[in-house]
Amino acid sequence: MTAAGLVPGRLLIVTAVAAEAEAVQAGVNAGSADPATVHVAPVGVGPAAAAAGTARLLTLAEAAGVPYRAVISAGIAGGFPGRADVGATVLGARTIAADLGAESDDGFLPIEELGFGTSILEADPTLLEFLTAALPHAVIGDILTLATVTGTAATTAALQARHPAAVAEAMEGYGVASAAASVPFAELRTISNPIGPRDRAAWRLREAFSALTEAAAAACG
Ligand SMILES: O=C(O)c1cccc(C(=O)CC[C@H]2O[C@@H](n3cnc4c(=O)[nH]cnc43)[C@H](O)[C@@H]2O)c1
Repeated sequence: MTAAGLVPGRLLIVTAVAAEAEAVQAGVNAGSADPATVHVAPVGVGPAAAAAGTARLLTLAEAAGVPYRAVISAGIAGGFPGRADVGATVLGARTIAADLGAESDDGFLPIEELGFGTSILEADPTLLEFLTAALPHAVIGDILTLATVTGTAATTAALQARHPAAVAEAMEGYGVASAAASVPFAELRTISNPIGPRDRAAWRLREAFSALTEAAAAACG
């Protein structure tokens, strides 16, 4: 059984940038699933581009009479130190919009407390169960979505305190999940850098892209 075979019909895997899409596509091609049942597409960096791009692809497919049956937000991510190391693969039990809310003298208020909906979107249980079985070494936990890459120790500590089950942060998951509200959704990431004080030289892109290819091959094999 493959992720594409789990859900009859086509599987959509969206990434932020072309390099991530190429890494995922290489894994799909190496897996035993029919590559025609999996569509990999880069839709842009950040939650807004991710939501708009995913919604467009879902709508076009539905209008053409070939709707996608599931959507995976995939790509590289920052890992919380001690929770997900560089090179690790992570699966999101929940995708959380960690900066969607308001600041106050009492701290950050998520949109739940403002009465505007939810900042927490759960992965589809069946899709998550399948991916967990296909990727037995993956770290499972919450994945935060932020429009701004965390770059200080103070923000890292605040996010860790507010989200004790968070293992990673990226910039698109919540946007993809919002667009895929009526379709099974999951988030799959590989860790390129530790979350913390900004050190671009410490990003291990090659390692993360290679882990992404391996994860895609396992999910589609
Ligand atoms: O060099 C930079 O400062 C920089 C800023 C924003 C994006 C990038 C990318 O390389 C975009 C790729 C993609 O990577 C995800 N990502 C990776 N690490 C993190 C992180 O620590 N925090 C948040 N997102 C991260 C993200 O989903 C980007 O779309 C480079």
